[in-house]
Amino acid sequence: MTNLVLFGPPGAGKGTQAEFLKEKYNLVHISTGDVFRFNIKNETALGMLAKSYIDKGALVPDQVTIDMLNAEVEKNADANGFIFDGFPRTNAQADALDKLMDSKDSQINAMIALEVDDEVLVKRLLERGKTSGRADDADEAVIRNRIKVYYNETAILKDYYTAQDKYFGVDGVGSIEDITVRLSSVIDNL
Ligand SMILES: Nc1ncnc2c1ncn2[C@@H]1O[C@H](COP(=O)(O)OP(=O)(O)O)[C@@H](O)[C@H]1O
Repeated sequence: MTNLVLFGPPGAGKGTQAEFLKEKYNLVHISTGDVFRFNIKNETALGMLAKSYIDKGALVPDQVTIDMLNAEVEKNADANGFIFDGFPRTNAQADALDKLMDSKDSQINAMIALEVDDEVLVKRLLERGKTSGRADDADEAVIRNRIKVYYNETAILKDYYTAQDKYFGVDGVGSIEDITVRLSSVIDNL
C-alpha cells in the first residue's frame, strides 16, 4: 500500500492535486473537509456538529474527526492506498492515523506539503468563495482564522513527519500541471 498525506494550509491546492494523483496512482482520496460538507448538506448529526466549528474557521474536535476518518478507511478495505487530504491536522490525529495504519500492517509513506505564501492563500480562497458556495471561503475573517489555526495547531506536524524522514515540501505556486509534476516526482522517488 502507498499512503500519502497531502499537507498544506487552507487554499494550498490539496484537493485539486489529489484529484490528479488519485487517478495516476490508483489511490482512494479521503478529504475530511469534503466528508464534513457532505454531512452538512445531508443534515446528519455529524454534519450539524461539524458546521458549528467550520463556520467559525475552527477545527472540529479530534475524536469526532478521528472516528469519521477511521470509518472512511474501513469503507475502502480493498484500496491500493490512500491520499489523506485535510487529515491529520493535530498531533492527536497524527497518532491516531499511525495506529490505524499499524492495524492494517501498513504505514504512511510520506507527507507531501504544498508551500504557498499567506497572502496568496487569502486571495485564492476569496476567489474560490465567489463560486464554491462555501461559507468559510466567503468571509475574510474566517479565512484568516483558518490560516491562524493552521499555524497554531497543524503546522507542527511538519516536525512529526520530519522526525520519521517522511516530510517533503513542494512549491505550491505555479500552474496546476507543473505542481502535479513536482508532486509526482516526489511520489515516484519514494
Ligand atoms: N482533520 C480535521 N480536523 C478538524 N477539523 C477539520 C479537519 N478537516 C477538516 N476540518 C474542518 O473542515 C473545514 C474545511 O476543511 P477543508 O475543506 O480541508 O478546508 P481548507 O480549505 O480549510 O483546507 C476546516 O476549516 C475544519 O473546520
